[in-house]
Amino acid sequence: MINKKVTIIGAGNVGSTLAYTLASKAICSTIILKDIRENIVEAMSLDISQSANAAKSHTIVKAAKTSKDLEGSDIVVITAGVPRKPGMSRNDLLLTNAKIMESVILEVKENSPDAIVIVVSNPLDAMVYSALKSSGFKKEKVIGMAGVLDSARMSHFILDKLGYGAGQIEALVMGGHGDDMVPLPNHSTVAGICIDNILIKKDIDDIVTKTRNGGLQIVKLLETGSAYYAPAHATSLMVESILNNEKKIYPCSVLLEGEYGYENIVGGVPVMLGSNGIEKIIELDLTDEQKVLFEKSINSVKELTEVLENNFF
Ligand SMILES: NC(=O)C1=CN([C@@H]2O[C@H](COP(=O)(O)OP(=O)(O)OC[C@H]3O[C@@H](n4cnc5c(N)ncnc54)[C@H](O)[C@@H]3O)[C@@H](O)[C@H]2O)C=CC1
Ligand SMILES: O=C([O-])CC(=O)C(=O)O
Repeated sequence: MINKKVTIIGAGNVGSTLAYTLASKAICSTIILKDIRENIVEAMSLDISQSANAAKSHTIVKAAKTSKDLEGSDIVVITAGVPRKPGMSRNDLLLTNAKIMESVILEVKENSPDAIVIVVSNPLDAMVYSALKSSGFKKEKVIGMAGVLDSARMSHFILDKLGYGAGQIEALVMGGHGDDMVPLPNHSTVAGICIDNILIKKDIDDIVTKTRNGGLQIVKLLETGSAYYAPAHATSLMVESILNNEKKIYPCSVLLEGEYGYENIVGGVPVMLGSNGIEKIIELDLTDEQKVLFEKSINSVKELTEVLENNFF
């Protein structure tokens, strides 16, 4: 157990599941949950604290009463915002969630300016951009969660196709967290064996399509909102790597300043996460085809950030 404080703003499905995951695993000493829905956040905090006590975890879980409760956070995770419903794309959330992001990130800046910020709200890459521009925080300290989730989904679909390899699959997805994200089969392995060696092209193409539609599949089935168990678990891994200075490599959404040939745009790439936040951006040698797909995905993010520039900054 380390003496660290994590604040989660947005105690809805993803935020409360994240708090539960962090508290159950005793990843930090204190969790503060903040939400505009006062009764809900109080209920979630009580329930999760009681579950932590059942698990004999030392993590203390509390609801924030005021913005001052954010003070001294090592990490602030922002899950505040509206989720999509069937018939919507993540991009449809842009202006609604950008307004929420602006108010939340200014609250973070005022009360916990040294925190590392993990953004979860959608559309993810545009929300990372919004958090960066509104706060003026250093790019190393504002990190978007999507690649870990998308890669976990790709692992799931590889397992589904193969029927073996559970727990031994590593997959990698780059690009923006949208319909044109870029799954990388040639960087995806089962027990170290590249999937190109054990699956035929048609099956790999199917895995790529299913990975891209993984979020949508759940939205359609749920009808009321979007996925939260895998998103919360993926976020907890990022929190853990930062708090424990594990320096693990995860695909995360970060501001690119020259990497992969892009400037002033946010996209998902493999990074090293440690106590300073983003400690290294890893530049992979993409194939020509992957470069084209990555460019398309980055251009989709650019369309959204241009709308933000025209409306907010
Ligand atoms: N990056 C990713 O891979 C993923 C992103 N998401 C996104 O995360 C966001 C949250 O999703 P859910 O938890 O399922 O939604 P939810 O509706 O269950 O929870 C959102 C919470 O934010 C709160 N909120 C709204 N404005 C606020 C403010 N100004 N301050 C504090 N709290 C505020 C709401 O009261 C609500 O409790 C959505 O935008 C969703 O699209 C969800 C899953 C994966
Ligand atoms: O699909 C959504 O709207 C939520 C999300 O980003 C995901 O689950 O990948």
